[in-house]
Amino acid sequence: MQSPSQLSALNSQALGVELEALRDRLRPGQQRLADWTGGPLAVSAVPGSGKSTGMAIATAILLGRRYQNALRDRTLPSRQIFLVTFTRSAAANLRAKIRELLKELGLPTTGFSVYTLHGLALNIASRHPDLSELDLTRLTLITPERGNRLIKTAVEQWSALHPDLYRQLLEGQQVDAEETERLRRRSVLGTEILPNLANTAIHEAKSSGLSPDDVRAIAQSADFSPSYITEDGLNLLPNNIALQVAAGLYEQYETLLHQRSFLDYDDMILAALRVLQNDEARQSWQQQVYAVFEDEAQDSSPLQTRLLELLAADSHTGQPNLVRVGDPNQAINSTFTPADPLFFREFCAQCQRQGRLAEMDQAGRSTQPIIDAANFLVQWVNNAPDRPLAASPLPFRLQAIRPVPPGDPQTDSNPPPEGEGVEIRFPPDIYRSVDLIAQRVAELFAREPEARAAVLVRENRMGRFVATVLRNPTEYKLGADLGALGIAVYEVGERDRHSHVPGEILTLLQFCDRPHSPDNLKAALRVLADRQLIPPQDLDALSSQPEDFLYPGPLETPQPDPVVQARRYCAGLLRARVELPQFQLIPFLALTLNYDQTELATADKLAARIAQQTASEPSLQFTLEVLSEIVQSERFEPVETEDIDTRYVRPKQLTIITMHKAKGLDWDFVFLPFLQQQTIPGKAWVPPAQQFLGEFDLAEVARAQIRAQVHQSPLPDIHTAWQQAQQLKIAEEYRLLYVAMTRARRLLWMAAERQAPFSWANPSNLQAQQPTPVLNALMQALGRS
Ligand SMILES: Nc1ncnc2c1ncn2[C@@H]1O[C@H](COP(=O)(O)OP(=O)(O)OP(=O)(O)O)[C@@H](O)[C@H]1O
Repeated sequence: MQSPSQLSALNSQALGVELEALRDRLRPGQQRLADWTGGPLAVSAVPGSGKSTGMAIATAILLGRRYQNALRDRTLPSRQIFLVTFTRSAAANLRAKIRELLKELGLPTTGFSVYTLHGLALNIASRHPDLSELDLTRLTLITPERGNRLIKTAVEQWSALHPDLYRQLLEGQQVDAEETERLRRRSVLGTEILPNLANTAIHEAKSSGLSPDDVRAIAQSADFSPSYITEDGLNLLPNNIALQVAAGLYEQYETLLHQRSFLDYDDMILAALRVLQNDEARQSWQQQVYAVFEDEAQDSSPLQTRLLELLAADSHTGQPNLVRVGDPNQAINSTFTPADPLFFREFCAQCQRQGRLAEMDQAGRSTQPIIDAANFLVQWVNNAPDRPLAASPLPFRLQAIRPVPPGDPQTDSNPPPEGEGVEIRFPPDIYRSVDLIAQRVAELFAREPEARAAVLVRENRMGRFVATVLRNPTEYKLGADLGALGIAVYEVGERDRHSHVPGEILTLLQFCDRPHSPDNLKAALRVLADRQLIPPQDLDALSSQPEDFLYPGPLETPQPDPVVQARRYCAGLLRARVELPQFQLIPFLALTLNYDQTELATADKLAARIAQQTASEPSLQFTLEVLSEIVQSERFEPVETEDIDTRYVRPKQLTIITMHKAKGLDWDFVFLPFLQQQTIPGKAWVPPAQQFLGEFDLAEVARAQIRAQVHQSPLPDIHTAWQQAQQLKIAEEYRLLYVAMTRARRLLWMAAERQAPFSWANPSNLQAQQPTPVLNALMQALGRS
């Protein structure tokens, strides 16, 4: 903090008046934050209730009060408020807000630090390299690309080291598979099942503080039935197979990580925890901390929470000075990260018992009909009669959103609705649905050019479809041409896709270099299928015997049409490799991949850079080396700045964005097309190529079993674990819909098309589909039929 002379310039009384005025600007739940004086506090907040705003104002008030005390006591407070949030952009926003408030109060902009969780961990770990064993001059943070390669190597090494377990997996449920089938299974195991298992189980275990030995101990301790063959000749795998394999893969992964001097994100947290286990270091950190405020607390893993609890613990009482703010109903990361909303809910329940739970349930964002629809969703999903596992936790915390009272400081709070506020449509198909959106958007912007609007979709491929149709109004016979009306169509996924260009080109070049490698062939086919250039099909069947696929003999059964299409593409690539000069290869691949204008520009830039770097030795081999280096050195995450967020909410722009990315943002008009039952809640299914193991996904089984251990519940057998995984997915899909619905301020437009694609890899292949069941229920509740 600052010097006593600076302090004396402040007038304590005047400051007190200003702080009171600032407190009056807060809603009741936010005031509980500002009134915090010590100990744990849980704040369970609804969407739009002002979590970040509340946290910023509360921090400024707390700092202000400490200055008042400092003026009175003539002692300078040295401890800081640590604020921890999830993303770098959220941290930047929060820091800016607090600084601005402190300046308004005439206070120095110090006394607090804003971190992301990993930033904080890195800070702690790197200040004590001896304790954390984190030597940043030697270690590098692993990139996703390198991580994938490491997992692949771990899988290969594990398969060679554990022939018995590998054989057991290969045999699956049916021991006597033919040679072709065994080859196909090898391909699926090596490229899908085991890498998925490794990725999921390692992350889940590591962020729960479990080592490979711990995972092995869980596998061995369980009273699990061994593998046996049924009377029908079915081989039933032992219930601990997923954990046994996961423990081995995890061990291999850790060895490789250390050998190559890499560290992953979990290592940073573990390193910081090692520091805080040392009494002296821990006390020294604790003495710097006045309080820890955590935002988005529903997204923290157990290890991250442990770090914050230790840091926030009062060195005398051991009580954590920890304020955790979150919305359990907006937990949308639990199916692909170890974050588990249950932990935060448990924290809320614990705090409630001690009278230390604040509810921020008033929100000014949306118009009343939208609030009603969101509240209806929460009630309906929790009471849905078809929850397969009645004992599993409820998907939502029963917390209703309430509008703010009159006189709330937010300007334009709970605005009047546009039309009825909630519009529900059942268009005949997805093309007609986009047409309806185009017409409604044109009409809305004609009246209100300054408004903000967005289409929120479940996956990027849907967003791409919407953008393509909107940008070609004549071809798709749309009733409105947004471009001609000066309305920008901004597809967010498009920007992210450009970072895929080097990776895709590398994959195709690796195939050109060694086309007979099943892995290279499969990876190239996956790129072609993802870009919808070849029909979706069983890629393992094609890639397990590359020669048969690439050069079918005249006496063999003719290949089916989708296979022929895939083969033609591959043959074209191989011909290009022989016939084209080296420098034309990348532009050719870019055209083959049907890149759009911006992607082509990225590919051209890439080609120019590679040509320059390989000028002395223009061979394919050297090109591959240079390109691999470019791909591997990519940044882990693009640095998201405030600027990016504001690009998503520009006036007179229709933003097309995934529901996940839309979290934290809002628009006046929000369109949610493609609400089919198949997607929301959807059904976790096992791809046919993986069914030789049984009707379950090995990675999800391992995750559910590790979760059970962490929550100290009985370990589920394979089938119960798989059911639990499905339950988790259903709950999360509905929470995602809740996040999407609560982004809307004045109009929430939802549609379930009667004809929609079975797979968005091929949007033109329409079939009859059911709407998500909650939509029908909502129609009834609204008295519309
Ligand atoms: N006390 C307040 N006074 C004035 N405006 C407020 C107040 N609290 C919140 N707001 C306004 O409400 C809106 C929502 O706030 P914020 O983005 O902090 O909500 P949130 O709870 O983080 O939302 P979500 O969880 O849905 O992302 C913002 O525009 C913010 O300025």
